[in-house]
Amino acid sequence: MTSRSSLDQHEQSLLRTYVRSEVVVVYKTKEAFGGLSNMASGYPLHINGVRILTTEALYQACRFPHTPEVQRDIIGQHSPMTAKMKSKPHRKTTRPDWYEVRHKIMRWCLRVKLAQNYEEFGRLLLLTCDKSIVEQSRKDDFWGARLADEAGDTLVGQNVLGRLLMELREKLKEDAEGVLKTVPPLGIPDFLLLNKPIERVTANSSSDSQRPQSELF
Ligand SMILES: Nc1nc(O)c(N)c(N[C@@H]2O[C@H](COP(=O)(O)O)[C@@H](O)[C@H]2O)n1
Repeated sequence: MTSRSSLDQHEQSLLRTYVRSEVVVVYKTKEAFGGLSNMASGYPLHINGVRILTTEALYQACRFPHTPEVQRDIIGQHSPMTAKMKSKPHRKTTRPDWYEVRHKIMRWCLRVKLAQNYEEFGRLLLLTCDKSIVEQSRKDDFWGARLADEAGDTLVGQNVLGRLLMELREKLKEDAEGVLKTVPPLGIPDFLLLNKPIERVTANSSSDSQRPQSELF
């Protein structure tokens, strides 16, 4: 059995250290690079014809393929933070393999955000040039990184979200053909939205999705 301290050591070894003044910091959505946050509005998504306002709502909904009523509640929220909060009381019904698949799901969510907001989100990603992108967080050093001390210029965390954004940016730099305007469904079991398998996403998936959500459920 793996001991607690060896698990802690493993987690520690995954931490990265960034100099805040040298990286692109994603912190508040109103700041220059706030559009890179999953909490940013203005990057609508359409999955199976259902409009979803933010990648945060999409990501949180993906926890609950077996409880469509919870998905509906999450994606029905106007505020991304409320969408996240709506997921909290249901965490015990999160898909059982969540910790194995969540980074793949996040990568897919970011691909969808780009495919369906190619000009605007793509422009913002490319504006980061070759810099490290780091989501600053007060609590979460898995998706983001935390200030090592309140006065300091050091961020420490796994920064998985920032690294996925950098990975996507590098793909985008090579995307002369616009391949990233299409996103295949993830090859994981039970990849469902509102009881239906999630289909291929395209840049104009939105064109057939102007019907009210109530007609689509
Ligand atoms: N609570 C909170 N406030 C923010 O302003 C944030 N940017 C985040 N981080 C985002 O939360 C998502 C991960 O959620 P789980 O904790 O895994 O349920 C992810 O989108 C982070 O970027 N959280």
